[in-house]
Amino acid sequence: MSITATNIKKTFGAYTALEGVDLNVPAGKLVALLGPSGSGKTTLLRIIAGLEFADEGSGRIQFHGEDVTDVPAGERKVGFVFQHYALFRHMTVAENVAFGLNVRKRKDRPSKDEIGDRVNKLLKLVQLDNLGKRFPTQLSGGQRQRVALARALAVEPKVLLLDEPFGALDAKVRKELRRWLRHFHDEINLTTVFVTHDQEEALEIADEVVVMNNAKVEQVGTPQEVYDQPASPFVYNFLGNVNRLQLPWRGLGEGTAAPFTDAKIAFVRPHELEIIRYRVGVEGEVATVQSIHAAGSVARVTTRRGSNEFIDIELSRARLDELALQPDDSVLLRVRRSRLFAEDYAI
Ligand SMILES: Nc1ncnc2c1ncn2[C@@H]1O[C@H](COP(=O)(O)OP(=O)(O)OP(=O)(O)O)[C@@H](O)[C@H]1O
Repeated sequence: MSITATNIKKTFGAYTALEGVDLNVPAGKLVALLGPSGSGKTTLLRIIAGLEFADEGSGRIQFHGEDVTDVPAGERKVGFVFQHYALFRHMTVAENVAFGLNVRKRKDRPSKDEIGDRVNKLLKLVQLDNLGKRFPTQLSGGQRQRVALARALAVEPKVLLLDEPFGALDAKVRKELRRWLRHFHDEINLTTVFVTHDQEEALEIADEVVVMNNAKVEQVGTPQEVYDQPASPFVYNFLGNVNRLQLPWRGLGEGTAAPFTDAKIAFVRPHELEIIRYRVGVEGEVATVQSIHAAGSVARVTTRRGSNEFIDIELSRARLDELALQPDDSVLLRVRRSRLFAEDYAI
C-alpha cells in the first residue's frame, strides 16, 4: 500500500515543525526519513500514523489513494514501533505479541487457537521461536525490538512505521538488526517508513532516503543518488565528508551561470579527488601534504593549498603505498566530480 502526504504543515504554538512537506512512499518500499534532531521526522511519522494531526486545513494523507486524513489512528491499520520498546513487563513474549488481537471486540477477535498459531508464526518470522514463554526482562535489547515488531505485525497492518527502532541499542547490535530488518522487509514486502538520524543506517538499508532539515524535505532519492548527487550543501555535509574548495580552481566554475557568478564554492567528497606527485607541466592544483592517516582499508591524506585551505583526499592503501608520500611533499590535486554552490548558502 502506497503512502502519500501532501503539503503537511504542523506548528506547535509559534514553532513550525513541518513546513508544507510532501512525501510519496511507493507500495512495498522501505523508506528512511533521515535528518538531524528536531528536523521534523517524528512529527511527520506520527501524522502518517494518525497519532498527531496536521494543522487545520493544511495537508492530506492518503493510503493507496484513499484519504485517511481524518481517520483515527486505531482505524488506519498501521503498525508502529518506537525507539524504547514499550513491551508489557508483566506479560510473556507470546502474550505481548498477541496483545493487539486479544483486546479486539469479541466479534472481531480470532479464536484462542488462531491467535496462538499467528503468534507462533510471527515469532518464527522474527526468529524468536522458543522464546514465547519468556518475559521481556529475560531478553536482550535487540530481541525486545524484534518482539515489538512482531507485536506490531500481529494485527496485520497495511503499513509499518518505525521510529528510531534501533536507537537505544549498542552499535554492534544496531548493525546486525538493520541488516536483519532489510532482509525481513524483503520477505514480507510491507510498505515501511523508518525514522533515523544515522546516515549509515539510512544509506545501507533504505530503498529511498528522504533527507529532512529544518521542517522541510531537502532531497528524496535512492541512497546512491543522495550520496553522489546531493541537492544542497546541507545534504553534502550531512551525508558524509566533504571539502569546500575555494575558487578559482583550474577546470571548475568556468562558464557558470548566475546566481553563482560571484561568490561560489565547489563541494567535493574526499574520494572524488585525485592526488599525484608534483611534476612540472602536469595539470592540477598544487598543494602540500600535511598529514597521512593510513589505518584501515581506505587512507586519508590531508593537504594544504595556499596558506590556510585544508583539503582531504581518500584513496586506497595500495595507491597510497604506490605514491609513497611524506609530509611536506608537493602534490597535484584533480577533481573528478564536484558541485558548485553559492558561498553564502546557509548550511
Ligand atoms: N508536542 C510538541 N509540542 C511542542 N513542540 C514539539 C512537539 N513535538 C515536537 N515538537 C518540536 O517540533 C520539532 C520537530 O520535532 P520532531 O520530534 O519531529 O523532530 P525529529 O526530527 O524527529 O527529532 P529527533 O531525531 O530528535 O527525534 C522539535 O523542535 C520539537 O521540539
